[in-house]
Amino acid sequence: SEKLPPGSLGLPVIGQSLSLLRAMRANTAEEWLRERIRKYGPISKMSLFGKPAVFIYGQAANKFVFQSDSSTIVNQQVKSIRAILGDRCILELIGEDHKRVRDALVSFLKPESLKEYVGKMDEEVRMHLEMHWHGKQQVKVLPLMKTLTFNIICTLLFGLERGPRREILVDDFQCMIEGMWSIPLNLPFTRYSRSLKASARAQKILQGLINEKRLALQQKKTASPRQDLISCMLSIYNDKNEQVISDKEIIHNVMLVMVAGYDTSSVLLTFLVRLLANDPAIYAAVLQEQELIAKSKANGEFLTWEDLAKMKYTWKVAMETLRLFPPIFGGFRKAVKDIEYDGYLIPKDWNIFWVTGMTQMDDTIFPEPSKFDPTRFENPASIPPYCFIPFGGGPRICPGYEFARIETLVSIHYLVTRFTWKLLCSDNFFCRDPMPVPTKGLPAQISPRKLL
Ligand code: HEM
Repeated sequence: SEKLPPGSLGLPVIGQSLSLLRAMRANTAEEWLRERIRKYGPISKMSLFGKPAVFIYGQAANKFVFQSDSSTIVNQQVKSIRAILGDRCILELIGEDHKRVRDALVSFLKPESLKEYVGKMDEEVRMHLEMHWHGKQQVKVLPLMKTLTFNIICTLLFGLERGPRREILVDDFQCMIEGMWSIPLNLPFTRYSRSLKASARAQKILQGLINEKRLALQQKKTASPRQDLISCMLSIYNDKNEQVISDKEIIHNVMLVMVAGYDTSSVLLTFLVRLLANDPAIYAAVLQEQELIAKSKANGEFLTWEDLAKMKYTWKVAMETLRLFPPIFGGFRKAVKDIEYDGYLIPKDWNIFWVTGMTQMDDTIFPEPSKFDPTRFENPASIPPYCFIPFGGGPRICPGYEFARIETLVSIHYLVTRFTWKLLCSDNFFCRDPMPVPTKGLPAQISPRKLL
């Protein structure tokens, strides 16, 4: 115990969870962690969400988290996430199981496959703007971006038609997300218990959807097994003609993909809208790039993969937004054996806690870290490895990167070329819950605009 990192485990079950969650809601969580670093040094122990954890940070720590193999540490989420998303979701899987499920997800999410879906994404974005932006004078950006990314995922990944099932699912997913970072006390009226109930309802709907898709595939009523992620996973068979991804795995991973893909991208889009309203020079440069592309298109013509390749400046702006406001605050791994790290012992079964913003806001890595400067991404090789980590790193790096890139670029294209906006909030505050949420969901006054 002498070699355990400094720090205290706090009260049983609760530990430092409430204190961290409070800091996240006040948007002072990075400061909360820096205070710990000042007090205990770069490695310290605490107890979060019912389990002892060791907090580590810095480039070497990130490399250790993202590159260690499963004989040292494994990806294991805190109890609340595991209970809500299910034990067969990719975040819980290791070794061959992780590879099998990841390969199935990547077979759909890889750029070569997604290229075909740019037009479909374009259609969804335009439909969204037609329904929720055109004819309006005021909008609340965050809830609308959530509606947009939810619908994109439902259409493209799940092949789930608009209607009552989507409506039920959107509420259930939101409720699930709210309980993911919570103290796992399954008592009536706790966030955790509400999330568990929402997860059970969502799983039932998803099983129904899988059954429908399996039938459609058997009756050859599906245009292509690659038409959506669920049909794609149902169509993977091994040499013995057995389904490679079980129904339970499909359900748990569909829930994970929804949670991983819907809130993250909507946060990125919301912060981009906020930035473009606050920074006229960056707005002008993004608009110039997007107008040039818009003018090259015939009326109603969809954007293409080649158009997205021309949106280089816009994507740098998005990367800088992810550096300053990473949607994912951090995550957990579990030590599978006693580990000696930096002179300290991380005991077997303890969690390891990593945080995205710590290196992204380190002034030795990103000079003047609070300054918004997309030119930092002009030469990606100049950014040291494992320091810019909004999508994680190593074998578990986010497989939805390309999907997020396409939906962000397509959405920003139509937003800047078709609207102008002015923010209606009096401050630039946001809380973390656990995703960043700007004050009042970022209300904005909008006006239609024509191509110049
Ligand atoms: C701006 C958008 C996004 C951000 C910032 C983001 C961030 C991340 C991060 C940080 C991780 C790694 C977590 C860890 O190592 O513990 C991750 C994993 C993952 N993300 Fe994303 N993500 C985004 C969009 C998406 C989208 C759109 C999808 C799906 C369509 C997706 C699917 C996944 C999956 C399946 C994993 C787990 C990978 C594995 O464990 O092998 N993400 N994401």
